[in-house]
Amino acid sequence: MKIIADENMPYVDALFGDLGEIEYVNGRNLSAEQVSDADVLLVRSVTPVNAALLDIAQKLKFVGSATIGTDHVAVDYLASRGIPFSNAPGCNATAVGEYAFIAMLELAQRFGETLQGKVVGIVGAGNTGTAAAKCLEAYGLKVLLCDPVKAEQGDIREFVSLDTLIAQADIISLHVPITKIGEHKTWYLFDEARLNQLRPNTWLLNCCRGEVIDNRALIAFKQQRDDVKLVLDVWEGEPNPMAELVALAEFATPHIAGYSLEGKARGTFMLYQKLCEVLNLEANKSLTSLLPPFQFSQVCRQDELSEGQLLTLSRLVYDLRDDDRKFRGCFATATGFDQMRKNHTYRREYSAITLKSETAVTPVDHLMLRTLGFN
Ligand SMILES: NC(=O)C1=CN([C@@H]2O[C@H](COP(=O)(O)OP(=O)(O)OC[C@H]3O[C@@H](n4cnc5c(N)ncnc54)[C@H](O)[C@@H]3O)[C@@H](O)[C@H]2O)C=CC1
Ligand SMILES: O=C(O)C(=O)[C@H](O)COP(=O)(O)O
Repeated sequence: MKIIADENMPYVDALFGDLGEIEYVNGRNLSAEQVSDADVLLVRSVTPVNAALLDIAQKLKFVGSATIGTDHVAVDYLASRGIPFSNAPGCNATAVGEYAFIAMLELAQRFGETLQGKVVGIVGAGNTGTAAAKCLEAYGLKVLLCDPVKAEQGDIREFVSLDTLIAQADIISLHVPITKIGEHKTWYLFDEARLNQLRPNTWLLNCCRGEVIDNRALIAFKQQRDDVKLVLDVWEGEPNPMAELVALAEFATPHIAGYSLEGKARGTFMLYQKLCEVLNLEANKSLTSLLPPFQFSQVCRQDELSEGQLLTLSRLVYDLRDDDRKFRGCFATATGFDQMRKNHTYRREYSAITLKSETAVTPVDHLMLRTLGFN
């Protein structure tokens, strides 16, 4: 069996090695010729999977995308050919939620503020939005959720309209899929008019898809509104973000909000499980055995935890400043954006750290850290 896999997908050898011969490819430039004799195709978000890529791949038995988003995949086309497809819903939700929370802690420290007392609006209350809300609520912040789709589906959580969210939130974090049609389409959800609604001093974070914000409008807006602070992980026109916008963001990264080792491993593992199901094989590998030990696997403190100390702890699993610095140094070169993504292999999730219970922090902090995801 021939398995074609994106070279940026970790743990493919460990999980798929027994199932067939693996060939690694650059997902962004994948050609129809390269997949013509594939039995299995494993992609990430940068590969458009459509008729042009797959019409001549007549042996294909399975396509998997180790991502949450499916906007790069023509799922109707795959269904019309009877090719089983799976993405990996929720695989990197914790990573995105923690990225957003840690970015907010970083902003607070940079501007000499505290997150305590701030109201955070989450747009899109699915896997990643809920993961972000979990961190924020664990830290005691008030969270407003806007998700008209979930509201219509009968989700029992309390939702507000986008106008209310913008009017009340100090911080807004975007967690929607990119959709171009329908009543709730998200393409340019934040256009010039919507941006002009932002309250003074709003912090706006985008770690879903670049085109949810009109990037040109955002540049023009931000040039007039320095009070608004931006954290941008995703960009219109990836892998070539607009340089003016990078310069205007407080923290800028190359679409890696979901790039924890745990999130990446989960994504590949979910595809492994799905392929085994399709091939009617027993999935006998385990996810936990894939992850390397973490250098700071235990922490103990006895005092009350300040916000600055929480940020210091958070930086053990993810120091956003490093990625921001690297990104600014490389994004403008032809391959800088993708190279940084390819080499991004070091970030962990809070769960990689175990709290030493016998010397625990105060009970309140212990509960907060546990709810944040610490072990
Ligand atoms: N930066 C990164 O590395 C990553 C980015 N993503 C992106 O984030 C997106 C969201 O991921 P998940 O939360 O896991 O997806 P999800 O499907 O679990 O949740 C998305 C939510 O957005 C809601 N929604 C749709 N249209 C909306 C609108 N107009 N207003 C408000 N809510 C709306 C949906 O009802 C759904 O609940 C993915 O589709 C993907 O594009 C996902 C993972 C990593
Ligand atoms: O899961 C998604 O959706 C994402 O946006 C991915 O985390 C992006 O990573 P790649 O698939 O492009 O490596």
